[in-house]
Amino acid sequence: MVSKALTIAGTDPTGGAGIQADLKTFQELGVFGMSVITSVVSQNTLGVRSFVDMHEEFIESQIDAVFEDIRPDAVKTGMLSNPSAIAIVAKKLKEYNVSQYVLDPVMVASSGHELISQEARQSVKEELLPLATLVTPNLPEAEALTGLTIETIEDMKEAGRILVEEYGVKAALIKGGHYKGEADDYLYNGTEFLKFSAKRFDTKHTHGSGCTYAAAITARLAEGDSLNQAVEHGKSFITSAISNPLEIGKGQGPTNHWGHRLTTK
Ligand SMILES: Nc1ncnc2c1ncn2[C@@H]1O[C@H](COP(=O)(O)OP(=O)(O)O)[C@@H](O)[C@H]1O
Ligand SMILES: Cc1ncc(COP(=O)(O)O)c(N)n1
Repeated sequence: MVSKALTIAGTDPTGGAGIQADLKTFQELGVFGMSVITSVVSQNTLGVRSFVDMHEEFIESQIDAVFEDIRPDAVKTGMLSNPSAIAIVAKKLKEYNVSQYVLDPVMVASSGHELISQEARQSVKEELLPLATLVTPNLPEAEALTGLTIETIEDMKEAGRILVEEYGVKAALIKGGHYKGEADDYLYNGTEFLKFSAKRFDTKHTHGSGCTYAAAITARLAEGDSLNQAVEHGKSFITSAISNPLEIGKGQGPTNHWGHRLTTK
């Protein structure tokens, strides 16, 4: 029986980030992908132009349409721009007893454009963190969620600890893409810190890297991996996607969702 994964997120018409990146990643990892759209975003590799949020009732209707027909084995959320979208997603995750849930707390696109309102940041903390199996903030997102200023590896670990022990998420993966030095990420699972390392590649092709990474972890959780295994697989997928650039787009290009085929050949 094929495993199924659902992404609840915003769109990217150029296919590098958001829903499109998530579905490509699910497909590459052999998992049946499903999607609920929260916001339609006009963006490309040069930046975000504007976006239109789906009404909360329509987000609810899409989630019901999925769950009343095909139950996903794991769920990922990405762009949720406002408190009402967050509230309806939280309500539905509880109603459908979702136990494998990866929360990518998308806040600002790599181009610098805000994808979430200030009020919604508080809702992410209060309503979504307690439901999630894993939260995957980059450094600015970890700072926004915890109030810390993150300058050292110890600060990254402290952010993970706060997210788990004070805000109630089961595990936190603090991503080091925005850190100096190597691209090392730190997972705190409530008992130990695990480091997932990669060499930093000198590339501008990282548009959608956070989405792709979280989607790969979600796909592996849907397949029955433990959390540690899922993150290990996800890290290897995103590293291959960054290290085999496609050289498309006039700005910060997309990661390569076929990259793992080249790396594992
Ligand atoms: N230049 C790079 N070389 C290798 N890995 C990278 C690079 N930039 C980001 N990564 C990795 O890609 C993943 C996404 O990271 P990050 O950039 O922090 O997230 P986001 O896309 O949400 O801002 C992380 O595993 C990070 O370590
Ligand atoms: C719809 C949507 N969701 C998320 C991102 C963030 O992308 P990145 O992973 O590059 O920060 C994006 N640009 N668009």
